[in-house]
Amino acid sequence: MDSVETPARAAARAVRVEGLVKSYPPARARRGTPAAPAVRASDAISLDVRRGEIFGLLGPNGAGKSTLVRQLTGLLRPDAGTVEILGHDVVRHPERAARLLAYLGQESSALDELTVALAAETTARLRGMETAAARTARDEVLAELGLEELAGRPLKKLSGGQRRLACVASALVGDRPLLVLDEPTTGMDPHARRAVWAAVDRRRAERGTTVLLVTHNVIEAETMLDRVAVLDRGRVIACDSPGGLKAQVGDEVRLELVWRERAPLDVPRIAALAARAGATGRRWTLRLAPEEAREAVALVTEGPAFAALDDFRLATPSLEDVYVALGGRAFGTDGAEGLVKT
Ligand SMILES: Nc1ncnc2c1ncn2[C@@H]1O[C@H](COP(=O)(O)OP(=O)(O)OP(=O)(O)O)[C@@H](O)[C@H]1O
Repeated sequence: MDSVETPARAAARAVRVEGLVKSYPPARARRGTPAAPAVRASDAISLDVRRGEIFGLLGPNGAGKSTLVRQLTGLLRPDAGTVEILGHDVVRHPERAARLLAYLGQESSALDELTVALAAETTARLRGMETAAARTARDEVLAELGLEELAGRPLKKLSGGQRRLACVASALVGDRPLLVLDEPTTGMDPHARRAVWAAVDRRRAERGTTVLLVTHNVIEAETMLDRVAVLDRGRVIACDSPGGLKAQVGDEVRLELVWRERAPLDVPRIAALAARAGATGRRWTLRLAPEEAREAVALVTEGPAFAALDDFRLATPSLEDVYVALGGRAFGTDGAEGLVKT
């Protein structure tokens, strides 16, 4: 990372994280449960989020994504390191975070007793809006997310996806310059998900809102994110645009084969391919060099292999392939720091 700090660089930045460390203490053994060792959930994390950027945090379960965002929001105190939000030191002044950002965590229990409309209105009021303005903001966001019909229902009586959507509505009112959204679309149907992404994108386009997004959904991430940091075991193992990350996995292509009943393993070259395939039921996924992919396509589109084939698809690498490739490397001993680019 280039360490030369200039006023222009500082002004262009929404979030600065430098050398962030957070460990959870070991848990003592209780009867019937073994002791748990200490966990270093943030292990010297450094990253920048630029103003107006949609920045993603991607990583497997337990990678440290929520721990990181909770430190950014002032809810969790780091053991060491710097967190600046729009120029404010939120390690020293955690109370300032609430004025700078809207945070949608994984739990929503704080709003559960309220109706959808009151949750949005109350949040807008807590963020400093006058009553009339808060009501206008409430109505706008409920219309934007298609929540009008549910406006009078308490959150605790909604389905999981509906409740999540209502929580997104509350996160979006009150015009915070930074949105920190931890898995916002969990449990939502495609229609609701689209509404959320459109609303997020609109705020960025119209108001220059910066968005920090925790997600597992790499397909969604790929279309939404300007840059993404991949976390693993508390460390940033890669940080780049989706395109830049994809370029790092080289020119491999993905070949997906779906067999009618079972793969014709009696064909020796198919049996050889099986050794390189990830298999899920009747579906095989292969990552191959372009020349190998051409040969494999020729092989499966002739003779007995073709007779056994139901469908096939050839695709350039997706962010999901990158994720798998990086994850594989991250479990080795060498880490993947060489991939970090800011
Ligand atoms: N309150 C806690 N006490 C002890 N350990 C914790 C606590 N919260 C999280 N951890 C541990 O810290 C690590 C990081 O957890 P974290 O919740 O930040 O991961 P995550 O990337 O958000 O995971 P997920 O995708 O499952 O939400 C994990 O090993 C987890 O078990």
